[in-house]
Parts: sequence; C-alpha cells; structure tokens
Amino acid sequence: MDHSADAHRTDLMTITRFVLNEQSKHPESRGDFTILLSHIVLGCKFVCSAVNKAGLAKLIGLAGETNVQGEEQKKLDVLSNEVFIKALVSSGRTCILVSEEDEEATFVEPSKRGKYAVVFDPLDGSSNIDCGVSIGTIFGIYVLKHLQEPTLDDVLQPGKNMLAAGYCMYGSSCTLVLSTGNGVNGFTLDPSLGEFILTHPDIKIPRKGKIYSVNEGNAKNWDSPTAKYVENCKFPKDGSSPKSLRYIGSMVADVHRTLLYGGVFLYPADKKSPNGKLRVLYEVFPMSFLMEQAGGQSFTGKGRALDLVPKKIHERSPIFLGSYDDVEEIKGLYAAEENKLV
Ligand SMILES: O=P(O)(O)OC[C@H]1O[C@](O)(COP(=O)(O)O)[C@@H](O)[C@@H]1O
Ligand SMILES: [Mg+2]
Ligand SMILES: [Mg+2]
Repeated sequence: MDHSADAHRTDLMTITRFVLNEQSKHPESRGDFTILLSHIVLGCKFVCSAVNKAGLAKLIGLAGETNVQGEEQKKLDVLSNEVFIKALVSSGRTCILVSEEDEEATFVEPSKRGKYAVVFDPLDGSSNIDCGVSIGTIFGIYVLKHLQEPTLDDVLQPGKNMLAAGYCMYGSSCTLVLSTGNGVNGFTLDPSLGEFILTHPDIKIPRKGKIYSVNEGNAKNWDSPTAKYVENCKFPKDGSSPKSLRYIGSMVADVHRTLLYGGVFLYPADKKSPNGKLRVLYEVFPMSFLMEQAGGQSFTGKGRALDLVPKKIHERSPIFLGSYDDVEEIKGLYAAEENKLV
C-alpha cells in the first residue's frame, strides 16, 4: 500500500506549529500567546461549524434582541459572541474583552486573568448570513498596560500598539489571516484534519490594484475627496483603464479580497454618518494593522488609522485601506481639499 500521499501531509505547517516556531524565536516566552491563540482558533472552528449548519440548525433569523448600537442581533451574532467570550476567558490569558455585541467591556474575574486584552467583532457582515454570503470574525490583541489594576485605558490604545491582529473568513473555505507584527500569513481550515494549514505565507498586497470597493448607495452624502476618488476610479484622467467595482458588504470578505488582489476598500464618512460606520477597535484597527503589515496603507481621511486614540470602546471612524499607491491617491485628494480650505 502506498502511504506516500498521507506521509506527505504530515509535513503540513499547521497554525499551532507555525506559532510555536515563532515562539521559539523568543526564549523568554512562556507560551501565553500560543495558548491564547489556540483558544481563538477553537472559537473560529466552532463558529465556522455553526455557520456551515446555519440553515439546518434553524440559526438563521433574528434573535429578538437589539445590541448596543441599536442593530438587530442575529442568532449567529449571539452564539458567536458567547463562543468567543467563553473561549477567551477559559484560556486563562485574558483580562479585558471588548466585543461589538456587548455594551460594556468584560473584565475577567481575577482568578482567571492573564495579561492580554482582546477586542473583537464575533460575527462581521451579519446582514449576509441569511443569503449564505461570506462573513467572518475580526480580532485584535493588546498587552495590558496596568497588569495589577486593569482599566479601560488598556484597550483605549492606538492601533499601532496592538501585539497581533487577524480575522477568520467563513466563505467558500474557512481562512484565518494573522499578523503578530512580523508580516501576514493565511491559513485554510482542512475539514478532514480539523486544522488550519498555512496556505498563504507572507502575504503582500499589490502596490496598486484594479478594484475599488465601497457602498456606492451612499454616494449622494459623500464628501468631495471621496466623490472625486470614486469618479477617478470610473473615469481615470490619465488614460488608464477604469477600476472594477466589487462590494460584498462583509468587511472581512471585502478586505480579504483587497489584501490578495489589491485595490482599495473604503467606508467613508458621509453627511448622515460623519464618523463613518465601522468601529475603530475591532474593525478599523485589526484590518489596518494587517494592511500595513502586508505593505499597504490605511487612512481615516485625516491621518494614519493606527495612530487614532479611541475615547470610547465602540467609537467609529471613516476608513480607506488597501494598496499603497491607491491609498496615496486618496490621501492626496484629502490634502488638496484641506489646502483649499486654508
Ligand atoms: O451595509 P453597509 O452600510 O454597506 O455596511 C457594510 C459594512 O457593515 C458591516 O457589516 C458591519 O459589521 P457587522 O455585521 O459586524 O455589524 C461590515 O462588515 C461591512 O463592511
Ligand atoms: Mg463588523
Ligand atoms: Mg459583527
């Protein structure tokens, strides 16, 4: 019997092996981060399985509750939130948890505490659940500033202070993309092994892309730089080909495509929502961290997204992220507008 194909599979780089390899480069490390990450990975596998069974298990539909931002919660939102809270607390490595679905931050009881704060969107893109379109989980990890007396200041830190960030996309395959501040790597869940396997090592976003991604239904309320940028995408003045429009409406899926194919994803401010829609701590920061680590940029319309210092845990910000040159063009349009005003 030929076992060579099976034997070959034992060479696979699982996410656990990958993180243990990284850990071995830091002899002082006691493995706390590896343990925390293994609990996040477990949460992702659990949610992936629930998403796959959503229709069968009658999980589709509203849970009948409204979350802190006045949005109707889906059953899967509620379930995913519970899954991640339990996984993170039981890791014994967390102290503060901020979830999109909870009004207040959770302070883990002292006997179960560790040194990390985790901010997360347990289920991103929930309007896409009922039609089976890709959704995801987004997370960011900080190390506590005040180990003895943790406070909200420990999570109200600029995104550039994050230790790690990532997302898991529940799509045609289940893909986990992670950065610990040393590049970006993508892992795909092999359902037969129940393991995330390194499939996208050292992801680099193309310097310039051919795709823009935005909810154009909001165009009548955009500011002038956003409107000009989108106009340039469709009718380039330099004779180049117009960009293609792709918009899924799940940040995880739109950002994942942007990371792999290049281009820009934007959720700008508009007259109705002067701070945009997306949340700084658990949407804007983790995705900006990944973009910069992959060689792209992330801009708020005023400055570098990762320099923001949030004052509230559910604060929002406009966001333009993606290929370096494309974001540079957007920055130029905002700078020109600024100069007109002074
Ligand atoms: O429907 P809109 O206004 O285009 O907004 C889409 C955006 O809203 C979100 O769905 C918000 O995330 P949640 O589903 O976690 O609330 C993003 O994933 C997405 O980028
Ligand atoms: Mg979201
Ligand atoms: Mg969400």
